[in-house]
Amino acid sequence: MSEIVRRIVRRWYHPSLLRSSGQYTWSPALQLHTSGTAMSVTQKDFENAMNQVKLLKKDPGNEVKLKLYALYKQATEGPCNIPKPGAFDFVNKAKWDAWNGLGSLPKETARQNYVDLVSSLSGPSSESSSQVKPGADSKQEGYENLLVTSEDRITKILLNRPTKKNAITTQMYHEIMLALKAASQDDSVLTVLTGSGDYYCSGNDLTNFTDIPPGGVEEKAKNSSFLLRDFVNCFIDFPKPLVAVVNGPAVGISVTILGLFDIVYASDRATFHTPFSHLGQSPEGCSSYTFPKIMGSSKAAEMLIFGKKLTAGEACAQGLVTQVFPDSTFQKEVWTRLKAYSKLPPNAMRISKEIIRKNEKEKLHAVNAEECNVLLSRWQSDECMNAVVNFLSRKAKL
Ligand SMILES: CCCC/C=C/CC(=O)SCCNC(=O)CCNC(=O)[C@H](O)C(C)(C)COP(=O)(O)OP(=O)(O)OC[C@H]1O[C@@H](n2cnc3c(N)ncnc32)[C@H](O)[C@@H]1OP(=O)(O)O
Repeated sequence: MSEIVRRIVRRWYHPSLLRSSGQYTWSPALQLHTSGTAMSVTQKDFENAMNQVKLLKKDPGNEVKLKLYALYKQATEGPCNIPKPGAFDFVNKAKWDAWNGLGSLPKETARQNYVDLVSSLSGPSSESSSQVKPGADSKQEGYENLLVTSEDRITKILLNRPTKKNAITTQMYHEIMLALKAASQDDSVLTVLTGSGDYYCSGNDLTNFTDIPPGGVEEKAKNSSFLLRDFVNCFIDFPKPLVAVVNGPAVGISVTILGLFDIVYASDRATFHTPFSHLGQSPEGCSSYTFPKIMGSSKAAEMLIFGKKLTAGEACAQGLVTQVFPDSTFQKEVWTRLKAYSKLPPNAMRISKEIIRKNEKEKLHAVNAEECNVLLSRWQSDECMNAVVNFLSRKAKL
């Protein structure tokens, strides 16, 4: 089966296709202009951000330029409304993909994300810093698919791969672990995980399964099992209040670890989906223990065995989500609330978290180890391989 995966990957990711996509020039089309139509309170910030883009000293790179382009189009025109360019029109296809990848993301959220992204690029020492409001985000460097910023004593870890619905690559697992470690030691008092674009996260990147090492599928499964165990341990042991700001649909591991967060705020556009049986897999993120505890065993079984997708309202009624907000005011309401919470005495919050979680920690570590062990054999099963091949060959989506 691994040979099939290899063949698919060789065909789809042939280097000539990647190379021929060329460089995206820092062209006027990407130097955003100020004819946007958005009219909300953030219009001024949006315009400031557009000006800041022009003042950037350093070319931010193709990936960031595509994100800026997509967010700008979404903020000013709404969802992608132009025909898909031909496969060999690489630059326009990349721009179309980036814009289309934002799906039905509301204009207001796109505007907010655009402002956040530009603010993170500007940094305090850039020429445009005079336009950055005091206390604006300070970006932490070194992450490829995360934007990690700190402001108002809150560290925000933004999954920043919107064109792939924030699917988590192997590298991102490592980056998230690093970001959590840094957040546990910085001077912030709250840590937030959220997503960029229209999705919160589409779970494990299924192409992770195609990167088969010399030791074959078995070695791959072992490596993944260790990685998963370490990743989930970081959430179990995280010492500060941890908040999920679920801005859109959430799938797989991004749902299961929610049971390890202290607060989960969700947009009413969010959905919660754990299609493990469909994928020939089994629950992780300690959900085999936390979900029955949170929602009762029969509701947990409907999600974890039968893959029932919950709406935000249902997830809230079942205790997985703390509160649901209308998407149009989601960011504003949530961040206002979190900024107020961040002013509470940090030691008291930390100690309260510790006492709430303390008695569960040992159990959670044991559950995590067991889930990873079960997955070790699931990932080598034909059921799982078939599901991955079907997704990669575009035969099946959730
Ligand atoms: C090592 C630790 C392992 C831990 C294990 C965890 C288990 C899980 O997390 S299980 C969950 C795995 N996730 C999925 O099965 C989701 C698969 N994706 C989909 O079914 C669909 O993409 C979607 C329902 C999430 C969205 O559909 P929509 O039509 O809106 O958008 P698309 O055109 O499909 O997606 C855009 C783009 O993004 C790529 N993509 C999305 N999700 C994933 C993913 N999980 N892995 C890899 N790639 C993903 C999708 O292929 C598209 O890419 P292209 O534009 O290049 O075609």
